[in-house]
Amino acid sequence: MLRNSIGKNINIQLNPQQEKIANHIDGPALCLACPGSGKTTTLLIRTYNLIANRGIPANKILSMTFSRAAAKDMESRFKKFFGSHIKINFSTIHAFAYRVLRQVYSKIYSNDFQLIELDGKKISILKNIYQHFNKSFINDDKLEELETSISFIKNLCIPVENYKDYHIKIPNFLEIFYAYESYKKRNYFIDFDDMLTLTLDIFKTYPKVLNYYQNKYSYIQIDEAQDTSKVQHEIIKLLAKKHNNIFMVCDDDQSLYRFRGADPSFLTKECHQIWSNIKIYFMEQNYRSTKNIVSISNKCIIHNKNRYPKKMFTNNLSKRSVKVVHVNSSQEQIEYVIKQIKGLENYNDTAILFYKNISAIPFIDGLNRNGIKFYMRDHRNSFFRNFAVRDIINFFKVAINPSDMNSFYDIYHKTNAFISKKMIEHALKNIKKDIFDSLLSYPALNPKQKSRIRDLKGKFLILATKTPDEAIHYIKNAMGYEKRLADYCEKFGYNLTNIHHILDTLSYIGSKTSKLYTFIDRLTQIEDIMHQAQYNKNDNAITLSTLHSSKGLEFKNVFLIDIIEGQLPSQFAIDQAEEEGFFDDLEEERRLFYVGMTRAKEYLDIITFKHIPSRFINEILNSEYNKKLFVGSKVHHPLFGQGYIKKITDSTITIKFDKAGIKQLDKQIIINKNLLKLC
Ligand SMILES: Nc1ncnc2c1ncn2[C@@H]1O[C@H](COP(=O)(O)OP(=O)(O)OP(=O)(O)O)[C@@H](O)[C@H]1O
Repeated sequence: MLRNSIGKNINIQLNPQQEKIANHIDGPALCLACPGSGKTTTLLIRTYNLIANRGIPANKILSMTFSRAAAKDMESRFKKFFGSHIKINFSTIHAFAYRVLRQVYSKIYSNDFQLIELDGKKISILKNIYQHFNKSFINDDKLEELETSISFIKNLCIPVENYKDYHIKIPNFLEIFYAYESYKKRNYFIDFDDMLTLTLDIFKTYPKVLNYYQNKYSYIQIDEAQDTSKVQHEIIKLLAKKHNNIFMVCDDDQSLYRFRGADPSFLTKECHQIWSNIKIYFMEQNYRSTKNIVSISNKCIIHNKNRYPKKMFTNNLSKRSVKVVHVNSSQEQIEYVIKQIKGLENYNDTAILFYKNISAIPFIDGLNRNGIKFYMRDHRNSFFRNFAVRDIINFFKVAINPSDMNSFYDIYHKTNAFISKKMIEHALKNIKKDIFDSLLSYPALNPKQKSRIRDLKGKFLILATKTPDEAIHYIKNAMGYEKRLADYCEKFGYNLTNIHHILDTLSYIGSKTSKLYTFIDRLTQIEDIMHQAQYNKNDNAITLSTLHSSKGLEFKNVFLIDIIEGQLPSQFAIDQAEEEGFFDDLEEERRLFYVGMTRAKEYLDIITFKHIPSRFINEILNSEYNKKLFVGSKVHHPLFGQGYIKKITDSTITIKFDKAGIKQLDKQIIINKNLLKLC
């Protein structure tokens, strides 16, 4: 029995299904599994079984997964279970493709390749190409969208001409795509996606190369197969074709990279056509979580239509119910989490998980102020590079030092003083006591312009006397920043809601500092603390992680934060679903929520805000709750007909009606007169 042969090394008693899977030796196999069902554990035991009990040389087994972190995790778990003496090849599919290219590219193309991702080369090339075709600057958000769209097309092996069918809305996308591809080709550059497309091309065009790799690896194993894209799947198919020994582990409910071209339907819907005689195994028993967590997670995922039906169960006991905590503000959210954490003995077994990196910022501040150590794998955060953060710092710097022309130069057009470029250029050449005197020395000023500059000077003087959060409020309202912001976002394609979120986060940090200069220092400190946090793993530290990066991990205590309508699900996913009838993004974000919930072993706290709870919370709560009105609820009004709730505040309910458009209704009247009926 396999159980006996591995019993000495690993303290796990496989269940009969797991044992069957670990004993699967030859021929194709697909394990459709639920979270916490021991996918990775079973795959590792199978690997050991192949080597130790079936005499397969370790170097003949190629085990691949999607992310570098998952590959590392597999390797370290294998070593922990079976020792370091067996040298086994765990890698990402990208790393495998890179090895192939390193070996054969120069022989085929008579030149060596370079990675365009190095030194920011890819970004600067894409920016230039975008600017060339669109005659406008590309901001960070749009650049990310462009990169993702290119990646999506290449990973799904779609003819680029069909890009519009995939909701890609980058202007002149086709021209940009061709220009970028041609630049790389001319200069022997490749990017991460090319690693895959080139490897696939080489395997298709050069049978000798393919044959070499087919002989090199007679057993191929894929963990997290739900995240493989079409191009990756094509590579795997060719590689495994000769020996037909492909073993894949997949949970389509944990597929989180649709936006990069991952599509588990290649496996769940087409596996029988692709692999003849494929053996399908199910793993539905969850070993990780309490009954309460398993039950509430099931309530979430059944709302996805596009999935392979599975029913996760557990024999674990029930413990504390999953807590859904409704708070009024960020401040309350942080206070709640910190209070719970302070009662814990060991921090290593606790995680705070969130969708977007920005959610981490107030927590970094709060945890640090409370002396709670934390670990962060994603230590890069675009928050600090965002223009709104830089703007607020520049406003503060000018208030602190009215001669700071460099800082003023970046914000002069974002005030309500209507200062022109000519006036600024004049001021730069005619430095007086302060910026405003320099501006006032411009000869062609009319009385109105003079008065506006004097007024601005007065406002900066007032700004200097304010506390940081008051100052941010003052900049937004009295100094005209809020108004300019809307135009700026419109012109440069930034999402205004995201920028408001950034300003709210800055106000929160501001409320914890007393002077403008201490606020600037604190921001720098927070960034430093965040960078340092990558070295705190297992050092009695809480884990702060995005939901994406939490995949594969497990913790005794999990706090899911900012589970708010508009954030998870994002406004983008909501609009796609409600306005365009396109539910893929909403389903992907529901999977993200599900992955977050299923990371918890014993205690799961889901935190939301009273006035904007996520629809996902509505879905998991019991039917009592479902009778209440939530953002996203479908409703019927006697006058306006069918619609759905877009927003709820203390006094109003905003509803988008199918026929009557958007209406803002009085909440008390609606509720007291029982006017809305849930559909
Ligand atoms: N037969 C078993 N008996 C006891 N514990 C088990 C068994 N199988 C797996 N486990 C435990 O269940 C937990 C989840 O296992 P593992 O991480 O392999 O699951 P997974 O399916 O890869 O999870 P996920 O996809 O959610 O990341 C681990 O703590 C593992 O030790």
